[in-house]
Amino acid sequence: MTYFSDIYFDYLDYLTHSPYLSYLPYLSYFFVLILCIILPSYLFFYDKFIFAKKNLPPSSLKREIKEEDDISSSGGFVALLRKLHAKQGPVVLSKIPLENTISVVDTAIIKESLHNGDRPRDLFKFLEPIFGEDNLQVFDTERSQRFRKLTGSAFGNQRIRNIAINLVNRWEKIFNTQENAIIKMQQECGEFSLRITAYSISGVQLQDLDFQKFRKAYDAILNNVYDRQFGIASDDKDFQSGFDFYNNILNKLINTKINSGYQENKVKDFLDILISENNPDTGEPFSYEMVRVAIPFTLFSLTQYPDIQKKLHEEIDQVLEGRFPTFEDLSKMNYLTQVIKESLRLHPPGSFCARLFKSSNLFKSSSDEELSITSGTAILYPIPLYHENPEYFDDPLTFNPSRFSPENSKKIKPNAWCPFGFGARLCPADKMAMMDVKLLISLILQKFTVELAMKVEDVIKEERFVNISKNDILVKLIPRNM
Ligand code: HEM
Repeated sequence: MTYFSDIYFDYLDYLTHSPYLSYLPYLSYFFVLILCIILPSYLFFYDKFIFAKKNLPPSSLKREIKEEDDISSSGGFVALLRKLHAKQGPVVLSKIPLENTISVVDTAIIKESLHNGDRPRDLFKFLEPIFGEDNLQVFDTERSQRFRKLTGSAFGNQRIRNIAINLVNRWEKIFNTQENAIIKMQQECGEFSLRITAYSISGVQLQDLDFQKFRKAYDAILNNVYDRQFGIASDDKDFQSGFDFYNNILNKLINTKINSGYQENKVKDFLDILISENNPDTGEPFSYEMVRVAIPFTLFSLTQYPDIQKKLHEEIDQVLEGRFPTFEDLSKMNYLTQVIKESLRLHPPGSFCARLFKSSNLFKSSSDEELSITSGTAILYPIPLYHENPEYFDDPLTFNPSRFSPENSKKIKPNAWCPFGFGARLCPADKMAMMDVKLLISLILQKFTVELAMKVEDVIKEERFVNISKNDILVKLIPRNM
């Protein structure tokens, strides 16, 4: 019988007698050592301990971005992350959009991130053409905290009630006089949220604004720069004219404000603070997009669940007794709060939050594994994937407002519901935004029953800077005979 060792030693003998290759036996010993001992034990221990420690499935570390993982063909960046998380679990190593990025769907990691207020500057580069390099999005933790303290008072409940009442009165006239009238809800709510945002951040009413033109300019610039960052083809022919128009509006707001006289001791609004800080460019004028999206999707959900709409009608009628809502009334509408929270869960306007980790960290995941973060890592937290996760919400794709009833909401894991982000950079206007949405929805439902005026299949979400409905949301407002 021939043994491997015999062949091996014959081979060694041959090598040692070769005048040129006499050094090779030592090398060959070395190879044998690697092949037979070091490599198997390395693979064994690496799989068992090193990967487990990082909580990353081995395939994700080794994965290359393939063509089918392309953002455009997936239907957007979060759509691509959805695909990757489905394959790879709670942690996805992604080279996009930045080299050192991971995407995480795990509330334990959000908990570890609560105090971190740093955002990856490169991820928000697309905003630079509009807001300059030094904008609020990329302020570091310390600076953003200082800024938030200053602006905190500006995000109170402003006098937006009249803007909402005027809008609903206008719709009432339309539906009383025109048969087959239809409202493009996204477009109309865009106007509403632009007006209230401009008013609440600056106290200025934009009476003479050409809204259609503003929208076009807005879409051309923000979506364009966002799409380009994520490699989605975008037409930039309207970019410059849109940009000029947009800046014009912003300057008009600022000038109106300055001309109306800055008063040192009056309660300051957002723009007062920006102006007194001498840096008006750092604002967040696009935040209106969020409200614009939240209201139509809530109405859309109500058109699909008539029982829920009925229950809401009852609550609104009972609280309002026929008068227009005040902010005190709104705070009594608990079922409405549940409906809006559920709508923000299923249709969050924002796509993801992001934090930059400037130093190395070892985090504990929900499954008690360790996730090691090297300094300079950006973590993305894709909001819709938290909301769709069956570990956080039973039967996640069903619209069920009672998840947020006082007793059920105790069962929801902290931060699993995160439409306004979390921690140090939580949306500073979260309470005000909830009130704005409640105000308009309660005014609409006080007067109307809402019906969808398009095919459900045509309500298609599109990930742009915020998640909009591609074909708007067309609704019919049927006056309630009270
Ligand atoms: C339904 C409505 C809204 C939603 C869903 C929403 C959501 C968000 C989200 C997800 C963030 C990022 C949070 C994070 O990184 O953790 C954010 C930040 C912010 N939002 Fe909102 N928002 C809404 C309305 C508004 C409104 C009406 C305003 C102002 C008038 C506003 C002002 C801001 C500002 C200034 C920031 C940046 C805060 C910072 O970077 O420190 N938001 N919002």
